[in-house]
Amino acid sequence: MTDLSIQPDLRTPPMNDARISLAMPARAPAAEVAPVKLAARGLNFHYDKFHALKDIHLEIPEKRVTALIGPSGCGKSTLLRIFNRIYALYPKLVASGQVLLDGENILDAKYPMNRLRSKVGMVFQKPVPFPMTIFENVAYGIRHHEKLSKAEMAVRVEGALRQGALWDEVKDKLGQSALGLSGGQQQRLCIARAVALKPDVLLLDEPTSALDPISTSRIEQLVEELKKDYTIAIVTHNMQQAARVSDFTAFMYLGDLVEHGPTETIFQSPTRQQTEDYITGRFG
Ligand SMILES: Nc1ncnc2c1ncn2[C@@H]1O[C@H](COP(=O)(O)OP(=O)(O)OP(=O)(O)O)[C@@H](O)[C@H]1O
Repeated sequence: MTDLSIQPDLRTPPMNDARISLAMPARAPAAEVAPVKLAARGLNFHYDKFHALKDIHLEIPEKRVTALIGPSGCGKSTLLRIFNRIYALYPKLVASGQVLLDGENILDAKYPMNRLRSKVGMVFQKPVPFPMTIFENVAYGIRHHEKLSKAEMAVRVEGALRQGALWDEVKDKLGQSALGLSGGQQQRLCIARAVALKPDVLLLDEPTSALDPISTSRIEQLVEELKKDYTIAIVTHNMQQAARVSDFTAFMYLGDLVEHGPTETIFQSPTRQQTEDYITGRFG
């Protein structure tokens, strides 16, 4: 049986003890596993000559949260970025194998980038609001994909800000610059901006690593809410966060996907020694 107390994440200072016990929320039984939304099959990725992802097979279930964990440099962000083909902007970066979204291979050059952008939204580690009003931050992306009347746009922006758990804080200052919001509010704005396009999949790359504990907790609650509507993959260095927010966890090491399964299993009875060593803080 794995020791459930783990080393705290170094970026989240412990409040009083050097070891923090890992509270596992109740989970749906594994039998209730949802259909696969996104799947990597035999995925390899090279940064020029560097082999960053090695024969990855991973299934991401629909309307569940999958956490990608592993030590720095193991390929978590690379994998996330392949899920929306950001790498395609750089000529020397090559992906092979398949990434199936609803059964279609998004790595296929024929898969339309516009469709991918509207189906897969991404939120980065550092909130990056556009230097424009709060309203325009959300409306901007929608205009690229749809023609809405002024009234329809107002409804859509409000809906997205509500989903981002930000509406109540900004409804009276929609015309003000987004740059005046706090870091936590900016990150929720970025989430609202992503959900405004009504994607199927949300990719969150360490969305709370730049935030204080209260903002972090709000984003975690938000993730719990959002999974009713979206399939979510989240990269995190924070083991407690992975345990709190995810239904499934994938542990990566040096470009390999070492182990993947229900979060409870990965944290309580991992099958691989490397996984156990990582989640108990013995390395990483
Ligand atoms: N643009 C790039 N060019 C060359 N190598 C890169 C590039 N981006 C990442 N790498 C390398 O690919 C490997 C995986 O990087 P990646 O950022 O995916 O890891 P990570 O697990 O997300 O790390 P971290 O937790 O530190 O963010 C690392 O060895 C990294 O140095």
